Amino acid sequence: MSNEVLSPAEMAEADRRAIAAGPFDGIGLMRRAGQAVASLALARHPAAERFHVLCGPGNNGGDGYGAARLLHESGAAVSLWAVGAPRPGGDAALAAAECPLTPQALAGFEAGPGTVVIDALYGAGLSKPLAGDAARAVDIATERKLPVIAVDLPSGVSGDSGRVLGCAFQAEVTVTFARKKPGHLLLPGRQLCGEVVLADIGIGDAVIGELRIKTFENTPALWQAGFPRPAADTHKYRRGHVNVFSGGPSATGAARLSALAAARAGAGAVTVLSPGNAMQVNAAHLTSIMLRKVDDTATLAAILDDSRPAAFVLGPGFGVGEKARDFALAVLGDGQGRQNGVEGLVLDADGITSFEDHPASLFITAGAKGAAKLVMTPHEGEFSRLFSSLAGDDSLSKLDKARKAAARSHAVMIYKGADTVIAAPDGRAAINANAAPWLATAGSGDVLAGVVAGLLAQGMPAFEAACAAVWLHAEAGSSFGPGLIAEDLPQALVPLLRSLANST
Ligand SMILES: NC(=O)C1=CN([C@@H]2O[C@H](COP(=O)(O)OP(=O)(O)OC[C@H]3O[C@@H](n4cnc5c(N)ncnc54)[C@H](O)[C@@H]3O)[C@@H](O)[C@H]2O)[C@@H](O)CC1
Ligand SMILES: Nc1ncnc2c1ncn2[C@@H]1O[C@H](COP(=O)(O)OP(=O)(O)O)[C@@H](O)[C@H]1O
Ligand SMILES: [K+]
Repeated sequence: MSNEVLSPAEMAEADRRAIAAGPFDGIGLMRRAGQAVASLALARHPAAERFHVLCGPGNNGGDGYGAARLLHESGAAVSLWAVGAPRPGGDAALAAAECPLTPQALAGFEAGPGTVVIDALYGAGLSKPLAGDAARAVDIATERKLPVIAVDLPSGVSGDSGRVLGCAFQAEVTVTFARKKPGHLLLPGRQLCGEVVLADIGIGDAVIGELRIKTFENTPALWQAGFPRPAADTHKYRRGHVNVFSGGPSATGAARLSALAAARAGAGAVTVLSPGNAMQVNAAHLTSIMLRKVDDTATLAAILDDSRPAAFVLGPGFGVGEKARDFALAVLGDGQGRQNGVEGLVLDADGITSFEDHPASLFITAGAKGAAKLVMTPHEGEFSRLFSSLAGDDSLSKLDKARKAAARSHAVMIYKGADTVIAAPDGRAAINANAAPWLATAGSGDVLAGVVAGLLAQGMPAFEAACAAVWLHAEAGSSFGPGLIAEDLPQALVPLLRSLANST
């Protein structure tokens, strides 16, 4: 699988192992990195007036010296600008020695129109905010709107978190090596990278495999093999039953959106569980989706006793309070590890907020032996209600926060946003990168919750179901594009589901 995402520390370890395993030594890998950058620069900008190659003191600079040499040998006009000298005897010093161009001090950097910047200042080793000559170079490239090709990462972008330290280049394309890093996928890093091109520099899949990476880009390769397909002799209840709790008479639409999405995602039967006083309004708007009155935990207990596979959605439009807590804890098994057909609970929106002052009861119940699987779908505001200490910790990336929250709560976390992160209590995590801002529309989250439940009810494991739902939801939003409202999303899933079904 090439969708593993490596932290800069894991990448450095892969680098060490690749050098030990051969066939390339450190300078060999670096030469190949320089070659990948130079070929891409020539292919993208064959008519460039000049390439300005900016080299830092570390191995990122080493890649730059290699690229500058090859561009020069190809006949292109190249200016080399350096800050700090490479460590004597290191690979970058070797690469600098192989480069016939004399570097000028970055302090004097100037670049005219028609020229292209190759940013090899800092990559995985960025350790402090960009300042001084490097920051000035960023300003020049930005003001003159020069195309920037970033080596490994745009200087200033943290490979771990995607955050900007000081300031950063806006690249048109970033050439990175072996595998992506979190900073290529998390915002704002993803945007500053421009297009990300992965270059194979000779670090083999076997080396990556040894590292037992637990972070992935969320692509179908991660979950497609387990995507539910109905058996020829199935029937509707074997395909899974989704129950969506509805709010009161003036807040029922969100539950119906979730219900419709669950049905589109393949659940064989979907029921809206409605308070008595909202039965009429729900009944007036439902056709294939069933309706059942649930006002208290006693009635809910009868539904939970059903041994057929089922998943629940609690939160959209539900209202905040004790009833939400009681229902959620009952679905999870009230700490008793009930052996029934409940596959899982998707806790969204008001369902999450209801536990703001009672997080321990939720986390303990979700962690009890045999409890139904819990998937939570907080956006940033909801996340900070349940995990305020994690939310406020600036030393943590969004990936770290989601992972720690999953471990603490025994839940699969879908930490939403333009760079949604999905994390499992066992440490696996995926970063989603196919969303588009059209998804920022009321009710879009309700649809996502329904898709997760639809997949859970069909027996898909919780982490895979969450990843698949996030990807499908994002792809539906991106493919629909302008004009999208939440009601469009369930229908927009259909062509995606068809192509998934056809691709295996
Ligand atoms: N790990 C790998 O697999 C490979 C890595 N390569 C390159 O090596 C890079 C990593 O090299 P390094 O670990 O040497 O790290 P970098 O070259 O990214 O940066 C490290 C150097 O820059 C200094 N520095 C960092 N941030 C600074 C700032 N804001 N202001 C001033 N100085 C700063 C550090 O003190 C250190 O001297 C990768 O990004 C990649 O480009 C390639 O050569 C190919 C193989
Ligand atoms: N700028 C954006 N780009 C991509 N996806 C986004 C963006 N903003 C929001 N989303 C996605 O849209 C959905 C919104 O969910 P949510 O905030 O719960 O809205 P609602 O409660 O109105 O349904 C989430 O899946 C989120 O990841
Ligand atoms: K760089």
